[in-house]
Amino acid sequence: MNLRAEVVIVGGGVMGTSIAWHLARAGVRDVVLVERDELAAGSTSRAAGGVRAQFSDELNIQLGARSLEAFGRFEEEVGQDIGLHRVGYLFLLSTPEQVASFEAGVRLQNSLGVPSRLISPQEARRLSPLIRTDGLLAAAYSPDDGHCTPEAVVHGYARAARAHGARILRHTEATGIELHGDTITAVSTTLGRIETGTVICAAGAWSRAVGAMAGVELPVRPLRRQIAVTAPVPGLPPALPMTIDFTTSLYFHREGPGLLLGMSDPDERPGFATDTHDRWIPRLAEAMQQRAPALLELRRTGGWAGLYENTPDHNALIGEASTVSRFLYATGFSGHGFLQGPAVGEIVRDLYLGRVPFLDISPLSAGRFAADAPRPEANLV
Ligand SMILES: NCCCC(=O)O
Repeated sequence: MNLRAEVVIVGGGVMGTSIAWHLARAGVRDVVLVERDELAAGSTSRAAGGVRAQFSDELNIQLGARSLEAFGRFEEEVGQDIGLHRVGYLFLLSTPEQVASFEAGVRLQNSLGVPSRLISPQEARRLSPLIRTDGLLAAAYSPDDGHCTPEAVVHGYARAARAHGARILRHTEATGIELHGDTITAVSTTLGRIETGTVICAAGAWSRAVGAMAGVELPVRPLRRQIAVTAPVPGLPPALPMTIDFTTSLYFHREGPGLLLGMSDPDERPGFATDTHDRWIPRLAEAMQQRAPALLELRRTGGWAGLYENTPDHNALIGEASTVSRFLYATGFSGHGFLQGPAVGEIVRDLYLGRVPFLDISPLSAGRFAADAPRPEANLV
């Protein structure tokens, strides 16, 4: 099959479908999205679903806040219920350094309109009664944050993008990018060749290989992260915030009548493995014992593993390649991508159309590492 498209988006997760919807809704004709599996089958459906604007970097604060607004009007604008719970995010802080860092973050967030604040350990426990306060110095809380259902966001965007004329090709893998000099001429796929002058890489953990097809270096490394879900927890507050122990990285939020919980595992090594294992359980149990011993009593009923798409500074890569004309990318979100999906779709639409985006995103260009200008983010989970 031979196709023609104005733009080919590679990747059918939150970034790809958000970009497709934003472009198609803006009137871009012949938007084609290729996804080698099912929509959201990569990392998006395995995300914890947290949505927040509590970051240390002002770009991340603004990407998060803009996305929170979009999640808030998603049902009305995109036509899909995404199970949004605006229950807040609570970061539990145990050292003077953490408190100082989050104090600075709260000041910056407040200056950008985010209603976060530092609260006492006692107030934190009133919001999140499963925690213990021993050793806690303070917590950072923003009531506007929360969580929602990642695959609902993807399917909402995809359906709405199709309604605006975008074509979404599932089970279609991009296998090559044809260039004439520095100009893109086509994308080869398992379904055939698609003539196009523009490629947008939204391939998440698999972006390095997609970039390499065009000779563009996208420094993304996959890293497995695991999530567990529990049996129903009697008496769980309906508005339980997403609760994160910043020292251990243990986090949990309501998932129906039970909890969804996760934690980083320092023993994980980069790679594409997404099978689950129990090697993280002793560390998880230790973190629970330290910060929320009630969690130890809960029965785990399931879980899954997904991939973070890590960059050297654990921050996103968003921009247009300097060496290949019309190769755009939105990838490397390092664990905070789902929550930035709406804002990034809007920005990539504007980059594509040559408009000035609502935010100058140039500090997140993939060229920042060669220019020795990394952009580290402190509030990582
Ligand atoms: N990355 C898992 C938790 C979501 C978040 O970063 O807010």
